[in-house]
Amino acid sequence: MSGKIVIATGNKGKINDFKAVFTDYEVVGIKEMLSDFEVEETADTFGGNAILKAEAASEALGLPVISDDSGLSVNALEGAPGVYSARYSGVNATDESNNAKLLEALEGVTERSAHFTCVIALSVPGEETRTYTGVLEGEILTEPFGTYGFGYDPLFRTSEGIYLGMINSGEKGKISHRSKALKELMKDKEVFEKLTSN
Ligand SMILES: O=c1[nH]c(=O)c2ncn([C@@H]3O[C@H](COP(=O)(O)OP(=O)(O)OP(=O)(O)O)[C@@H](O)[C@H]3O)c2[nH]1
Ligand SMILES: [Mg+2]
Repeated sequence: MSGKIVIATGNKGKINDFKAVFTDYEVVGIKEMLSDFEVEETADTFGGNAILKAEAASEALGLPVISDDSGLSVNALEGAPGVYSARYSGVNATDESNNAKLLEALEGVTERSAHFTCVIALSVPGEETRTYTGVLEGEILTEPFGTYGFGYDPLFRTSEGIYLGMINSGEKGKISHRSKALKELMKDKEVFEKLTSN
């Protein structure tokens, strides 16, 4: 292990995805350090919410932190659920209730193209926050396939024909919106070193 990466997320599925990409680092979710960490996601863009989460965490800890704001945009639904992906079926939404609502919204719809977006924000105390974006194109299936992943993964097939519910986090880490954003972050070598120097 060479350094620790702190991620301002409470989503265990995201943490698994990060671990699959950052195999050489110790990946730590913010709740392990601040058990009551909570940020209201009041922005209307992925980038805006990612910045809110990263800055709140790095301020609280006095350390460099990354965050992830992500979601699914369906063309036939004019980009919904988008930034509301986690809360699509209401305040007490679960992955299951969100998937059920999505299938219902697309009942009888044949044009099912969609994409995932992931914006990673990196906040270093005293510096301007930077963001990195990754997108994964595909379509929404008419029924769930597989049990891997989290969120809408079982309902998503990529444009290359890969079912996200049927691949493990290592395989997902080669192709996902999240890993694309992380690759952009790693290209920013100077700031990436600050993140991993804990
Ligand atoms: O099938 C999926 N595969 C993915 O790879 C993926 N990435 C995001 N999502 C969906 O979008 C929401 C993010 O919302 P979100 O960024 O606010 O995160 P969250 O509230 O779950 O955790 P936090 O990071 O805010 O603590 C998530 O809950 C999921 O519904 C995904 N679904
Ligand atoms: Mg959230």
